[in-house]
Amino acid sequence: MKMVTFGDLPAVCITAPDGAEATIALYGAHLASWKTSDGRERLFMSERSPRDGSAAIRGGVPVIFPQFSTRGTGQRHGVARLSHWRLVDHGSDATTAWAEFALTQHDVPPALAAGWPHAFALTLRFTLRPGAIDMRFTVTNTGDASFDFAAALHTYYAVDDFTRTVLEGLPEATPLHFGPKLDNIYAAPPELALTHDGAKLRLQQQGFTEWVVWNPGAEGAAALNDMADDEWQRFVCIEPARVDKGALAAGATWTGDHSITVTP
Ligand SMILES: O=P(O)(O)OC[C@H]1O[C@H](O)[C@H](O)[C@@H](O)[C@@H]1O
Repeated sequence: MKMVTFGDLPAVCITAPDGAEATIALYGAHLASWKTSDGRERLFMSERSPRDGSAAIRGGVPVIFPQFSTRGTGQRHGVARLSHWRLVDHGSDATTAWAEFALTQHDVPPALAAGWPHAFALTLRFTLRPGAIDMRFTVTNTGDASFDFAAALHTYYAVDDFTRTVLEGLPEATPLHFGPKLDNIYAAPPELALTHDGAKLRLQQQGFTEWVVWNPGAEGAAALNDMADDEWQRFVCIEPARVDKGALAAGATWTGDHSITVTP
């Protein structure tokens, strides 16, 4: 593990024995880069993304909690991606390397915490395995009353040309070819296959309830000041999500797993 920077933000870089590398900014516990052992970057990062903690990072894997998008009266996509997490564990063994991050309500900027006044503990653990990355997201209710939350790992995949990108495994739309603007929510089959630019990835999830598939299209991207006008063609977002808020009892823990595996 080495400490690096992502723009102005402190970040953690872990390297697996096979040479694969992941860079995670403490701001948002945000996976900013995942390079497999062949040196190929697998995640998209906008060239205009904020990198100073003034706003959410655009690209990589934003962590969504406790609200999805505008589905509620709270902060859009929640407070986790706007808070500075703590590194609580890291290490490596013969084949893997990992880093784990934590966030509680005390780490959330007071103005944001006021909008969702509950006691919680989040962890997010990234594990690099040969040809794969695992993300384990846990939410624990550390208060004495139940609360409702939504969650997602809003993964931006880098593609050379999204019109040549195909997603297989969705119940209602198989295979899904990317074209104009897309913002769909699918009941989650546990596994999807993403094919682009000669690469095939297996996307798996457990504990979440949906896959959200998003690309803003040309007009949507033009309205985003943290994305260059042509960048919308170079990514697809495929997000394991718990879109609607569900209850978590006092003392209980929820776990959501997300794995991305390069397949031959
Ligand atoms: O611009 P953001 O707050 O990062 O949200 C980006 C996108 O996230 C999700 O994919 C939602 O389904 C979209 O409706 C939203 O536009």
